Amino acid sequence: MSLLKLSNVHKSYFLGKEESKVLKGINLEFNSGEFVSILGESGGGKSTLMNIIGGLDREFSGELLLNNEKLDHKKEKQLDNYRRGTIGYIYQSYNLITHLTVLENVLVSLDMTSLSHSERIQRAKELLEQVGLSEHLKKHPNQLSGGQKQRVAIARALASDPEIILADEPTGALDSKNTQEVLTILKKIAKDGKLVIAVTHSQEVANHGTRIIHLVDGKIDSDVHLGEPYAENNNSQKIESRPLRAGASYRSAFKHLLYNFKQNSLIVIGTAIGIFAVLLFSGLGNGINSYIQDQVNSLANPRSMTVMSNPGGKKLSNTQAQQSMQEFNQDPTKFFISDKQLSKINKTKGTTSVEPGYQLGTYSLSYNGNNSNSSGIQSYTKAFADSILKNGNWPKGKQIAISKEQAVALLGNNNYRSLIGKNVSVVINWLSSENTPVQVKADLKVSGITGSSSVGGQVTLLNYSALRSLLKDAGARTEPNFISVNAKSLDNVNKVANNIRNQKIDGKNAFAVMTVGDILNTVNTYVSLASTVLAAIAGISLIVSVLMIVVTMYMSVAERTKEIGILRALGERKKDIRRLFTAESLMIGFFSAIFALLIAWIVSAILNHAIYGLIKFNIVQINLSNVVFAILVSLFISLIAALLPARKASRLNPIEALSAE
Ligand SMILES: Nc1ncnc2c1ncn2[C@@H]1O[C@H](COP(=O)(O)OP(=O)(O)OP(=O)(O)O)[C@@H](O)[C@H]1O
Repeated sequence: MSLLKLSNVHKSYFLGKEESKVLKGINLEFNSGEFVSILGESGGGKSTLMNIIGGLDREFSGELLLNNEKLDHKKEKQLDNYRRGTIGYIYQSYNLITHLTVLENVLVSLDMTSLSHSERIQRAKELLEQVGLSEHLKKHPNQLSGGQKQRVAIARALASDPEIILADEPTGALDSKNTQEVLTILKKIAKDGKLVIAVTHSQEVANHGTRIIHLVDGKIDSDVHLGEPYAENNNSQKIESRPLRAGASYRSAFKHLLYNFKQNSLIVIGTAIGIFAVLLFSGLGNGINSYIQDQVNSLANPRSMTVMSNPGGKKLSNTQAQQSMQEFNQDPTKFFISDKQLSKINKTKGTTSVEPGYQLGTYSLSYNGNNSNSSGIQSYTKAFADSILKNGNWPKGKQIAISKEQAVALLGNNNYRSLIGKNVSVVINWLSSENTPVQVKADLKVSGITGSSSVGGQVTLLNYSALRSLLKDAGARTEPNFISVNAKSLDNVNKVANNIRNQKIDGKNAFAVMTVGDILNTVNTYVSLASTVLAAIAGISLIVSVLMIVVTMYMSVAERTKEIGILRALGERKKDIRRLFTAESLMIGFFSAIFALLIAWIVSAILNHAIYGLIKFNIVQINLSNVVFAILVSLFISLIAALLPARKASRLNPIEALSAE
């Protein structure tokens, strides 16, 4: 039984509709241990025949039988296996991969065997030693002579221990000394029991073999056996082939990335700029949001909520409740809280305190002949954060806490603190029981001075019951006009607020509720919107990044066309080629993300340092989810960018790819 049999092989090339028949019915049988030379005139179809035998060409008619089993050239997987495990190719132009070292070139083939990592390295070294190249393992092909390159190619062809070695003019580019050496090696390969088929123009080369086949006009003209085939070597254990390991694709992609370091660094920087901008704007959004939260929480207890009367009777959203505050300023008479309303709120579950409060009209303070007018005097409730009180205490009994601005107006910038403990005269404009204007006058002791906040403005506060009795004495209305409710915990603020919003008196929603969170939400929604818009604008630059990677990958495919042909000839599948380019693109994406994170980290540190002095807050806050998002986005865009180029690479015809310059 022959190792390889060709039966009635026909092959034509078509230029348009014009058929040119190159192989016209080839019938040949080959056995292990043969060293066959194929001679023939130029253009006679020798390379075409080799490509068919090598499993690279699938467009022919006729049959190829390996150990009597038909190779179905329609089945891609079967041909991939055949090239990987059965065929070793040696070319006239060596076809080494330029960006890999001598050792790595041999390992490419070994990566498709079941040997372990250390066994693969050991075998590559042994093979290179056998061809006399142990000194040159770390060199790149362009650092070798022609003879040395051909010996690397021979070592690579032998690496996966194939049964058939195809050599297309293996000595065509070599001087006579190197020719002799290569022929000796090929002969030795045949002596080891392998089938060596060499295409040559040289009768001298042909004379070294055991058999000479003449191809003339697409047919076998003569087939001469010079001697017996060498004995089959049954001792050696066959190395098993397997599909390329994914890790090998990633390693190879990484090596190529490093090989083109300068060009790829620029692409990485370009891509990173877009991702950096997205990161920075998201971080700025986070920072501004938490700055506002911090400011609001320093002014008001986040567990507190303000409950107001709801004259409209419809359930109000947070924004509508805030709008009704404006109505309150125009006509406070609609907003008095009845005893019925107060007792309903008192019964609400999940609260720690329910305090009625006053929010009154304009007022004036005077001390020692100095006056200060303002608006919005209030009763103190637990909603006020202690941080608002800058000096002294909250008001108790007939006391008042006034804002720093007013204290300064009354006593000057240097002395204003000494107002604490002194009596000031207060005149508050409010409504009488008939809703006509009335003035409430009192002398009150200053208990403390409140600070102002960028969010909260100025506050002047009185104790609720003291204010109530002042109003009563002056014949003014004494009903409270808001209720301050504290929830038991931050978690149930919204639950309590909703509960109150839903409470009805006479079938109507009786209350409007504003929580600190609601106010924050409104502000944060705008900040988030703004930062998302900015990040999205920055995201547009990612489109440029995608295009940049696409162009790079197309260039990489064009540059590596020959390599793709070599890899396919070595037995890599379309899928492996696709993975090679996708891996390279993913690495560009990954390094871009890392680089973007690095610059974002540096820039945010600089910005935070510069702005901290002003606002005592880190205004750029890049969090873990931003980091994860940035990495995922870069991987995603690099994956998208790789799709078309990788597809193109995997679909290249291996024969055409091999003939690329
Ligand atoms: N892709 C192709 N499309 C059209 N014609 C082709 C193609 N490849 C080869 N041919 C033609 O087929 C014929 C055989 O080519 P092939 O390369 O097999 O010859 P060869 O015997 O190897 O020649 P040489 O010894 O010069 O390398 C030539 O006439 C060539 O022009």
